[in-house]
Amino acid sequence: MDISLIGVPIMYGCDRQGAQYGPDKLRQKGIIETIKKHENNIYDLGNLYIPYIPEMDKLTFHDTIKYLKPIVYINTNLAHCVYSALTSNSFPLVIGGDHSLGLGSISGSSKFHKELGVIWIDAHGDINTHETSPSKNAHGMPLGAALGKGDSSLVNLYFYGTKVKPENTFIIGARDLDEGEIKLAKELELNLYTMDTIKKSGLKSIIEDVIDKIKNSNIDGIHLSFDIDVLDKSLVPGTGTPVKNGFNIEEAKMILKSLLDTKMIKSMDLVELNPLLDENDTTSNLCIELVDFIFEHI
Ligand SMILES: NC(=[NH2+])NCCC[C@H](N)C(=O)O
Ligand SMILES: [Mn+2]
Ligand SMILES: [Mn+2]
Repeated sequence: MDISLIGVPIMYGCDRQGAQYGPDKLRQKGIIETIKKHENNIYDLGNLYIPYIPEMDKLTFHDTIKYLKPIVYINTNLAHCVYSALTSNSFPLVIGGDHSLGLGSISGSSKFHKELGVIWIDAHGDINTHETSPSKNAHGMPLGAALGKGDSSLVNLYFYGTKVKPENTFIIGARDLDEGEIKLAKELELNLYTMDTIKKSGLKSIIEDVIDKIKNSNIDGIHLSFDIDVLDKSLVPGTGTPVKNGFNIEEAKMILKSLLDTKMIKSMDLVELNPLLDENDTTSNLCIELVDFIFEHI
């Protein structure tokens, strides 16, 4: 398989230093060699250009979303990179960087597929709008924007209108949702599998349910967005918004393998590694372990 590696060294969406070092850290840790090992052709497209904005200018007049302008600019570029890779029959692997990049990835893959599915594996929902967000950080908004909710410069990024239908959107592992997110998830009838539901029904039956729904839909391609904070707080010191009661590594691998086995996953993000917060490279090593597993099963 051909893989296009796209680095997005962005931290504007989380407003915290360190996430911008994620892509190069993963390269240092051997992400290229790890992917090659599984007989793939990898094209490292390098890192997207991130304009420098002084901290004091994170809000411009009338803005309520921090660093909105560079976020729109970067995500538009990313959308086109993802779209171009897909048109060349290459699998885009987007490495972050904070999760605001999810909007660019989804926009590019949405333009490519007739009916896109999105699987969002995350401790968070990331479906806030500028109105519901407690932090005004854009990494809490990408999936909401892709669903057509929020600021119009995010909603209409890359092309006008909604990028994914609610019935084709699956959130797995959420356990830290804001009030407005819970409300929106209900209103849109999203396929939301919180940690509570997963604990009650069992992970296996939840995954079966997701795959069933996908098989009975018109989805012709899926973007899988993996936020490493879906893993338990104790496993990922190197991430900005860790949450307890998360998945262990075996559970994460089980989810990934089942989803990859459908052969419907056509692009992926791996986000929210913050090397400055990491302890002895635990988190970056874990990312490499997951990448190794993913490309063994893809
Ligand atoms: N991609 C993430 N880690 N998102 C964390 C979002 C946290 C919180 N819900 C917010 O909107 O600010
Ligand atoms: Mn996230
Ligand atoms: Mn998260």
